[in-house]
Amino acid sequence: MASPKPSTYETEKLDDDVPQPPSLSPTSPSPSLVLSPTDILIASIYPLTLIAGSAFSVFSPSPASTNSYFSQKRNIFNVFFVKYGWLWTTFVFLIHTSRLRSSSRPRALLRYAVATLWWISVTQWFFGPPIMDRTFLVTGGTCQLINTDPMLAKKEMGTAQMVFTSAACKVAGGKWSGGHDLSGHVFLLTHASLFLWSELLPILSLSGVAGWESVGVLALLGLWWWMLLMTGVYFHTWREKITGWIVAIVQWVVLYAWGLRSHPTIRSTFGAPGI
Ligand SMILES: CCCCCCCCCCCCCCCC(=O)SCCNC(=O)CCNC(=O)[C@H](O)C(C)(C)COP(=O)(O)OP(=O)(O)OC[C@H]1O[C@@H](n2cnc3c(N)ncnc32)[C@H](O)[C@@H]1OP(=O)(O)O
Repeated sequence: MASPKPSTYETEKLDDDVPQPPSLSPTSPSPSLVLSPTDILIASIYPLTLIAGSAFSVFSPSPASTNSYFSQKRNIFNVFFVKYGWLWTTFVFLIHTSRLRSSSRPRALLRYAVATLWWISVTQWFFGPPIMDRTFLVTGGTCQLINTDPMLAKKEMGTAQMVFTSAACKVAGGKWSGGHDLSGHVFLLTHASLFLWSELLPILSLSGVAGWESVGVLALLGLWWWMLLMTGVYFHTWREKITGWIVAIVQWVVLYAWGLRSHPTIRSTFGAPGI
């Protein structure tokens, strides 16, 4: 019996015969990457956005970084949203999860935990400095003291020499320079977006934009896309954007594009996104 479509605003629990999207068919384990046209579409949004932003900053007639609100680091969208980007991603994901069948929620949270652990590893902590700071340090980066007061500089020099993270360097009043500073914004905005799309698309394909839970996720995806475009226009070198994007797609490729499609053990452990 075909399962009923969830009504627009009720969080009906569908029964177990909800059809899995064809790409998740349980009987075709294969070692290769299994990319559906939808995968290719969502995955290409973000590099194309960065290319468009970078092209605009190179070819635009007006000096881009002078008069736009979004070229300011202190703009509210950056300070209040992106700088707390994983919190907002967590928030809309938990709202999305609330409408899933109770049997689907634990594995949805497990997939979220994996995505969170990748975000933590890259930007917050990885057995010490996070991956993005480790990359910076191994490519010759240091925390440069910019203070000229000899007494204060001497005191901070000791601090600065012990400073191995960009956050601590900022607190110590130093300048984080000299290494390859992969874009944390490109990483977070792309990683969070691919995670949210992967969790939401199976539901959109089954029942459309049903419910305000989907609207919340789509609204955040829209903001993330716009802020990524602004990062592409106003911030970072193209190398920093590329490496930020490469690090951002790792978890999506390993879990969603490969593991859940091609590895039965991974799929049985983490489940398939959907109702
Ligand atoms: C069975 C069930 C199990 C269940 C298991 C459950 C779960 C088990 C797991 C545990 C669960 C934990 C629960 C987590 C719940 C939270 O998430 S709580 C913690 C929330 N924290 C966050 O969300 C923090 C997110 N922020 C970040 O990660 C970092 O700030 C970011 C976003 C990566 C940014 O790093 P960054 O170095 O500033 O970025 P970067 O691109 O290098 O920027 C360079 C400069 O350009 C500026 N810039 C770049 N782009 C832009 C732009 N577009 N506009 C303006 N300025 C820009 C930046 O602002 C920056 O300037 P400064 O601000 O440094 O002066």
